[in-house]
Formats: sequence, structure tokens, C-alpha cells
Amino acid sequence: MNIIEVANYEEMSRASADFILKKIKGSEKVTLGLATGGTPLGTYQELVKDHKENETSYDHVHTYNLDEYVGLTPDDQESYHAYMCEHLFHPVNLPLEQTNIPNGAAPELLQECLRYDMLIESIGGVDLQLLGIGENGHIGFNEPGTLFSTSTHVVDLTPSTLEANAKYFKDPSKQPTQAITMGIATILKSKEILLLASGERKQEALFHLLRGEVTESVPASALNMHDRVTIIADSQALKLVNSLGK
Ligand SMILES: N[C@@H]1[C@@H](O)[C@H](O)[C@@H](COP(=O)(O)O)O[C@@H]1O
Repeated sequence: MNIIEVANYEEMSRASADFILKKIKGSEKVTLGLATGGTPLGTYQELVKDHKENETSYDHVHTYNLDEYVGLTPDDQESYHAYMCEHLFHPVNLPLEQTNIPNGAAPELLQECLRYDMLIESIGGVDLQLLGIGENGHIGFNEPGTLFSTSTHVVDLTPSTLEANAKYFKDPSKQPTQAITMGIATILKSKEILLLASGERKQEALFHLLRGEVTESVPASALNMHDRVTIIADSQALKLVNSLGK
């Protein structure tokens, strides 16, 4: 695993945007797996800034998001669809027909999971998957205990994940308790993975990922089974690793 330690959130966001831009500029067609949450927001802002300054084209970029809340339609302001349109797709002029996000409002959720998984299978896994990490070590919405062999599935969110993400909902009582997420096996199909972590709240999860055993009780530890993973993390997120792990 390639670990890049940076000073803070802003540096993490710049380094991660540079990493992604190299992929975008280096190929005629590129498939990106994208994440949501607070962590990648700065990265998307940097990509938007670059697009404004350098007119970087996204015409050859196809995207596949990790997850979506069950019950939220794509036009719901609190859906991950809306998040992606607002923070990346619209500002960089990414053709919307080249974007893919699980449909959390699909009438047949199991069928939707199968459709999404086959879509990713059909491209042989994304070229680069961007990941954040949950405080309990989840990736996508794969909660502790998820089998490493899982493909895209519907998940019941744990109390800790609900609590950590409640801040993103104006009315926390409207926060969905289920989500559709790429599975661990789906994520591991990616040709390359970039995981971002910032802040003290992530230090235990990062410690388990980097120094703990590979176990289904820490979903992110599955990344140790992949041979092209880069982690960009700030000093706060690496605090425990640096103090105990050397
Ligand atoms: N499904 C998302 C994850 O993809 C994300 O990594 C996590 C951490 O969020 P944040 O970056 O806001 O800490 O939140 C959610 O659970």
C-alpha cells in the first residue's frame, strides 16, 4: 500500500485531485468510481477549480458511484445523486448519461443491485475507485461483518453510521436507514483504489486498516488484499498509526 501523509484536509484534497487528474488526462477513456460524504468534497472542489482554470474535459470520463440511500429519488436534495450533480457533474460538464449511481428508489431493489453489479462487471471494474472511510471502518456502506465476497446489495445502516451521517440531513427523522452499496467484492474489482481520510475521528479506522488483521469486522481491511491501493491521509487521521504503529 502506498501511503501519502499530508498536513491537513486542504492538502489531502489537492493531492487527491492531482491523482485523479493524472488518470483523466492520461487516457482516452476513463472509468471512475466515486464516493460521497464530507471527505471527497474538497477533492471535487479542486477538480471544479481545475476545470474552470484549465478547461479539462470530462467528455471521456464515465463514473460509477459507490452507493445511494434507499427511498430517496434522484431529485431528492439529500440523495447522493443530488450531491454528485451539485458538487461535480454539473460544474465540470460531465455528460449525465455517462454517470451511474444505484437507484435507491427502484421498485425492485434486488434487481437494481444485480443490474448495477452487472454494469460494473461489464466494464471489468472501474479504472480508479475513490473511497472515504467510516469511523467504524466501513467502505461504501459495507458495515462491519459484511462478507468480503459480497456484490452490490441492500444494507441496514448501523446506529454508528446513522449518527455519523445525521449531520447531512436537515431533518434527521427523514434520514434513510437503508442504502444500496457496491459490495466489497465489487470494490476490489477496481483496477486501482484511492482512499482518503482526514481528521482524528478516522484514526482508529485507519489504524485497523494499516496495522490490524484482515477481518470482515473491519470492512476496509479487505483493501490489504488489493495490490494497487494508495491512501492519502492527514496527520490527524494517522495519529494513532504514527504513535503506536511503527
Ligand atoms: N457512504 C459514505 C461513505 O462512502 C463515506 O466514506 C462515509 C464517511 O463519510 P465522511 O467522509 O463524511 O466522514 O460516509 C458514508 O457512509
